Amino acid sequence: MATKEEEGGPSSRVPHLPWMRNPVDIDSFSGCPVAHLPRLDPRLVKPLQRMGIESFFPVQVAAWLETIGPGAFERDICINSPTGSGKTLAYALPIVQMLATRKVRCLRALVVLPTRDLALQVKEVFDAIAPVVGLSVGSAVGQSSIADEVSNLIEKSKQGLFPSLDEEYIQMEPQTKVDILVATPGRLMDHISMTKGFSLEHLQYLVVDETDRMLREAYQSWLPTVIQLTRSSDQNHSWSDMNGETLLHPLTTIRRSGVERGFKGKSFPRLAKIVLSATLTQDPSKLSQLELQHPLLLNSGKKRYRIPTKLQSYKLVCKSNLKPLSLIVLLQELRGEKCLVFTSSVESSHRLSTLLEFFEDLPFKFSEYSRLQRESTRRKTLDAFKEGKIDVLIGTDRMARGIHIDGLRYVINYDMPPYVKTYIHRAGRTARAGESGSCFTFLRKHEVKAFDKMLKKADNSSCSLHSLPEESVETLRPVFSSALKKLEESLESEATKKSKSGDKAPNASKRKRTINTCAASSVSH
Ligand SMILES: Nc1ncnc2c1ncn2[C@@H]1O[C@H](COP(=O)(O)OP(=O)(O)OP(=O)(O)O)[C@@H](O)[C@H]1O
Repeated sequence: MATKEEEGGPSSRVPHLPWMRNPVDIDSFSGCPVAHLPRLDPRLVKPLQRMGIESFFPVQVAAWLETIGPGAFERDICINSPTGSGKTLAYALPIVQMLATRKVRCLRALVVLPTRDLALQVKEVFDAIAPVVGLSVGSAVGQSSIADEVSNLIEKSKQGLFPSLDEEYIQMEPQTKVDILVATPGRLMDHISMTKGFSLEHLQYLVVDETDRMLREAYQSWLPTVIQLTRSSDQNHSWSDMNGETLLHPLTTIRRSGVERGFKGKSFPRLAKIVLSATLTQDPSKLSQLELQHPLLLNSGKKRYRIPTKLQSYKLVCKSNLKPLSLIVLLQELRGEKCLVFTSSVESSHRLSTLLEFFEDLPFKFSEYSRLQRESTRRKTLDAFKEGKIDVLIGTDRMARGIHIDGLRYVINYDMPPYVKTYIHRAGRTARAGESGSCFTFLRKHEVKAFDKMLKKADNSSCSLHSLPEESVETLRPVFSSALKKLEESLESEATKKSKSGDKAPNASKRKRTINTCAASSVSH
């Protein structure tokens, strides 16, 4: 069941946490030309230019001032800034600049994201700027086998090469090949518990991107584990999860105290944290998991959520039985421009894309994008979409978080998003980096009131009505009846094939049931 927090409901209007009530207003900053950013390492200018960055966005300037600038990263930083406002570079640039003077290579910065696609996208940003200052970036996302990942992250043991080296020296050797690691929680936990030489003991920076999503799911307790491993040993004490099970048992890395780590006489560098989202949680119990030190909130807009300035929102009211036809007419209007279509479930995406296949000569190329597909298929589909070989991608909220697709101008909510947060992330795939874009939402008549009320929770959320020419919808009707029949047959045959091949995948029986019962009718819901 949705919490008030997810709904962005009334209880969350005034933040409970005092430090959230007086944020730094990101909107009070202006953009800053790259050449004018104070203290920017000159080596970083060229790679930034190669990335097409001439001027920094407000969120990047605000974060810079709190890290490299006068703020000197004395406080942990929480960023709540709209989709596409440039949050990735807002943390990547200060981290790279701060690590640029490091003498010895060891894992000092860890960025954790909920999905592989997002992690790889963020790694690309680090890859573009880190090597010029001699930093190496790695990923732990499960894209390759664990053995390949280990060999990219960890130096082979020196012991084999130099058998005479004593044990203590070998243990002192920095073993990692990377300074910055971009990871998904599952693979991170694999390396923490199994990879010899993988250590968080020198970690100085922890970034939790898409924080609200990362805190909503436990992901194998990755966060308490990382927090525990990055405490000094004097802070360490016996630690267990809610069931009293010890979580430290298989872990090999224990952070040593400042003295042991060579910071004798000085306090050793604290683990500085940056957490961020376009819909940052205000829930104290969730945020407390991060153990933030004297946190500072950088916030955009007056309300809790903000929709990008150049995003136009439209609603289309239509009867549910005409929804597929109205979608086709809308896509025809968009004339083959890149477009993401969001449905409420993988089943719904599958039915819709299967149905569209039975309409001949559609003037756009479309494809399904679903977690039920193989990872390799999904990657290929996304690449084809990015390259413009596919015009329309039909999928679920899996596509909604963080993914950036150049030139994407249109988003369609085929099914109404359940929460304002969902709307923000879906719609936020367009109108990014100051570009314009449009988001269309199909609604049934009885949904309009709730939708309007939901959008009011965000700044800049005016939404106009968009109508489609009735004749265009009517001309498609004859094809629709036969397409529905073919859809039913196709889904039946899929279900039979799956049951014959003994589909043991999780949810297989539920999927089959849904396909059987919903074949024709629910395409239009
Ligand atoms: N200063 C800049 N000038 C021009 N383009 C930029 C700048 N900073 C970032 N961008 C581009 O803006 C796009 C969006 O950036 P980014 O993915 O970091 O947004 P975001 O705020 O993290 O969005 P989301 O909340 O959806 O994850 C990217 O393509 C990025 O290359």
